[in-house]
Amino acid sequence: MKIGCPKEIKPQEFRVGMTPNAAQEAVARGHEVIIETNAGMGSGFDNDSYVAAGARIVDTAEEVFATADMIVKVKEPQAVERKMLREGQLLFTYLHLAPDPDQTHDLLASGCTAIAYETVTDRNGGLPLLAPMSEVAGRLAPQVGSWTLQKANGGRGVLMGGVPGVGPAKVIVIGGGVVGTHAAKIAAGMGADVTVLDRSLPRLRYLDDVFGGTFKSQYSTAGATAELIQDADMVIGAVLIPGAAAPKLISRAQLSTMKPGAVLVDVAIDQGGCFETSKATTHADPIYEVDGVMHYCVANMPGAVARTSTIALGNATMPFLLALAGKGWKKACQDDPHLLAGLNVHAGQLTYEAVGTALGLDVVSPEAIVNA
Ligand SMILES: NC(=O)C1=CN([C@@H]2O[C@H](COP(=O)(O)OP(=O)(O)OC[C@H]3O[C@@H](n4cnc5c(N)ncnc54)[C@H](O)[C@@H]3O)[C@@H](O)[C@H]2O)C=CC1
Ligand SMILES: CC(=O)C(=O)O
Ligand SMILES: [Mg+2]
Repeated sequence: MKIGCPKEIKPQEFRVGMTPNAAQEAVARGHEVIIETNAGMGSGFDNDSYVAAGARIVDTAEEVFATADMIVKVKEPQAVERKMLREGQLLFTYLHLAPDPDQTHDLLASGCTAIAYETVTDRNGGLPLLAPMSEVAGRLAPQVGSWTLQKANGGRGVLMGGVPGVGPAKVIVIGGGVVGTHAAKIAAGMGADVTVLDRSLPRLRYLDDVFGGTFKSQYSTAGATAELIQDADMVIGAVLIPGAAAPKLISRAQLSTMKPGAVLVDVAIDQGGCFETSKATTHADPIYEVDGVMHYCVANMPGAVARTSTIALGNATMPFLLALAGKGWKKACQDDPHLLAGLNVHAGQLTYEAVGTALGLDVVSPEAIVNA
């Protein structure tokens, strides 16, 4: 198969879809790998490292899209990239379609087959291609949140760990999955007083067993959230209903109950955000204020630590990428229901239920498509 990897073009996105190691594994299995020039530079991989792996460097994204049977990326295709997708072409990347009708429409119109990293599953009920970036974004959240808390950035001027004689910052993490657990660990490590909310009791039991002495856990209800945010210096939004638009858990009216200069970090922004006042921002201009409360809502947080993120993502995507290239998408999805769970779009049809629900579009079952 011809596997193509363009340079990411989302603002300040320095990750790349394939590492030289992934390219080498694909080439060793007889595939042709085509990399856009300088695609890996932001992650510290120069053209020579791809050439040494057996890949071919081309000058433009147009050449990559025109040549490849499968496009491997990191971020959802931008409008100009969507125009280059064609019928029968396979796209393997993050999509986050539920909050993005324009992208959904363009992917359907292109006739391509699109497998979304964020809805591929594993046998433990996890999301193995979301998890590495959730680990990164979770660990970054208290770091960017504490920067936002600084007075010069609009925050309350509270130090995470406090100092002897002055108490620590109060951090609320809503959602105790991968992002939430990593965020809570780091915030607690910085010395903050941390409470994690989740609505899954098994998850709360796990968190209490493993981290009981490090941070507190509480069952997530509207009432508990309303009470806790009044006293919070920082609230980290880390909920997910896979594939679906994020539920709104803090309303605009509730901002007036919070402390002036408190910080909301909405990691769930890539699924539309879990605070009513969240709107996606970029690394170039990451924060804004609403009713005295600071918001950080960058939808591609891991791009800030591109080298770590590219390698972590590549470790997770590589086996799936090799299966898709080796067997073709249909056989690979027939053989692996967890990969099939990633199928969001095929030949003008939407194949992911939660996206159809969010956007009011008809959905065809992925099983019907692979078994046709
Ligand atoms: N902004 C960015 O750069 C990045 C964003 N993300 C996003 O972060 C979000 C979280 O991802 P993961 O932690 O991997 O998901 P996960 O599935 O591991 O965890 C989500 C947790 O939210 C909980 N939850 C659902 N509804 C809830 C509610 N109403 N109250 C409290 N908890 C609730 C679930 O029980 C689950 O434990 C996703 O939207 C993901 O796409 C992930 C990586 C990077
Ligand atoms: C998960 C995701 O969208 C990201 O890493 O940018
Ligand atoms: Mg994202």
